[in-house]
Amino acid sequence: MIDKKLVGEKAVDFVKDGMVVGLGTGSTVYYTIIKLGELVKEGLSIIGIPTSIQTEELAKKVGIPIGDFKEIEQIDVAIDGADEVDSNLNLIKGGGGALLREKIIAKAAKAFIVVATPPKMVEKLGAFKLPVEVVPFGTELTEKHICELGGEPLLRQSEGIPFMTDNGNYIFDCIFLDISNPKKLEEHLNIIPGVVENGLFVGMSDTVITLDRNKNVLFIER
Ligand SMILES: O=C[C@H](O)[C@H](O)[C@H](O)COP(=O)(O)O
Repeated sequence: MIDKKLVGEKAVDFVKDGMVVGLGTGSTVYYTIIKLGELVKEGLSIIGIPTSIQTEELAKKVGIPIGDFKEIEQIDVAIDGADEVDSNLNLIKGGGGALLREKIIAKAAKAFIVVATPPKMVEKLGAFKLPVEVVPFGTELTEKHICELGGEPLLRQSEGIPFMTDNGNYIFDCIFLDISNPKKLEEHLNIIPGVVENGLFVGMSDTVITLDRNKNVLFIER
């Protein structure tokens, strides 16, 4: 809790007056959004671009103005959490099911800042099950193709029914024993018909904010 607050709040250092800010989803970036809300009340002028309905509701609640894609020219910075960060700053994301919108926003942003507590920092990706967003049609067929890539997919459930993303899709949480080439796996998954997006974010992060052993904030640059 305290660790998430420390790294989450530090990310506001990357936000300057007048910026369009991609707002990630999850319990770490939550603290970034709360802090940004406080700064907005003190006069900071920003436009937020949320990556989920949950984040949009939070941002509105704390007073961050929400932008419309038609009205903005660019996203200056996107700030988001991660489920795993490897030594090359590649990520697994999507534990909260927001991976598709998160990847769209991160890709569009001039800078992508990741807030991650020390347990998320790993040598190699894969201990966390890789979320893969799929259309609800023909999931049994899509599942077979994921298995052919070496994955063990499990359809995410919520209260006894398939979990549905903000985009009306399902999620397979996939065990992959070997993610030695995340870029290749990301590409192979995304060419399966039925797969909308997967939670591998390869070569996208510019800076990861985490903590060292003494709980000092650490900035790791690409
Ligand atoms: O879909 C959810 C996102 O990818 C989150 O950024 C990720 O799951 C990390 O969330 P948290 O900060 O709550 O661990």
